[in-house]
Amino acid sequence: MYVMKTTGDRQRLRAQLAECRARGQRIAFVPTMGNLHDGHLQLVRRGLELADIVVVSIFVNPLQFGAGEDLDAYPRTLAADKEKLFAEGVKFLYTPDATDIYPEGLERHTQVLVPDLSETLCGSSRPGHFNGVATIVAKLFNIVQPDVAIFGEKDFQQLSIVRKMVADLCLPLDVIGVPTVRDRDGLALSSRNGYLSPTERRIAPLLHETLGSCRDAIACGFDNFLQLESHARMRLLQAGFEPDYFAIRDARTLRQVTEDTEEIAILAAARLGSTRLIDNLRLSLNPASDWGMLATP
Ligand SMILES: Nc1ncnc2c1ncn2[C@@H]1O[C@H](COP(=O)(O)OP(=O)(O)OP(=O)(O)O)[C@@H](O)[C@H]1O
Ligand SMILES: CC(C)(CO)[C@@H](O)C(=O)[O-]
Ligand code: BAL
Repeated sequence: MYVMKTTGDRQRLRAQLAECRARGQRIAFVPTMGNLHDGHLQLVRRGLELADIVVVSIFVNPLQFGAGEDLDAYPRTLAADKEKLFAEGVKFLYTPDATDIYPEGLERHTQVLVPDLSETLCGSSRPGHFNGVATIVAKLFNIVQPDVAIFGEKDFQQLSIVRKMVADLCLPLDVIGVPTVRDRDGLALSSRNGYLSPTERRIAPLLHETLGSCRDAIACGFDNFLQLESHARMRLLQAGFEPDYFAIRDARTLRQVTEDTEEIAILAAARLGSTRLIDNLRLSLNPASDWGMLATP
């Protein structure tokens, strides 16, 4: 019978993965913070298409949480997560704790900093967040040494930062993005959706709807982006959100759109009660026309 090997011991994990590598098996890696939903499982399924074995990590990384954020409240559901991963055919689950990863504490640990991309959007609302993400992702990459790592496009800025870090540091792996998995009403699946009250849950899909209206307007040729952004923020405010940002950006640089932009990303983060939701949509610009219509989910 197949067993999913679960360990928090990195030496042990490395030894087991070395055996797989020696057998010529290709390794895909899916880093997570647990409380798994179908979005995470979609990353696992993509990993199984691209490699022989999938390694998942579950670690709620304290270094990427700011003071007063939800580190303590973050849902930890290891038993249910293990069942879901086993059912998908995951072979290895890595579950370190904070002392395994940061034995001398957070302050004394080396950090990885991806400039520019880390400072905008969620980086402005959550200072230091992406240094924490880049540091843990780099460390997990070194522990697992995967051939391919899979990330969700829901966290589009995070995916861009990981790609940049991998390119800049010449890390020997491919980074693959998976389209956002949504509920039937459009709300992007997220562990934090569990914080929403029933009333907030009814309002929450408006974030995706507002991104969609903005994308439709751009696809129809409306190019006053400042007006679109401010209209979207107003719509969210009126519905009870507190927007951190609603921004139309170049999908490659996450800076303002220019005439060289090939793909637009529309990104938003907004609080609904105590829950911070993020989402984004993209639009490829078809060079044959002024504004193309190639939308992503
Ligand atoms: N709805 C989704 N569709 C596709 N990928 C997703 C989705 N939600 C999360 N992911 C991806 O899963 C990986 C792990 O994310 P994480 O464990 O933080 O889950 P989360 O649901 O995004 O939680 P959070 O509420 O903290 O944002 C990331 O690469 C993230 O982009
Ligand atoms: C990539 C990650 C697992 C690093 O802690 C986290 O930021 C997440 O779950 O998106
Ligand atoms: N998926 C994003 C992780 C975080 O918000 O810390």
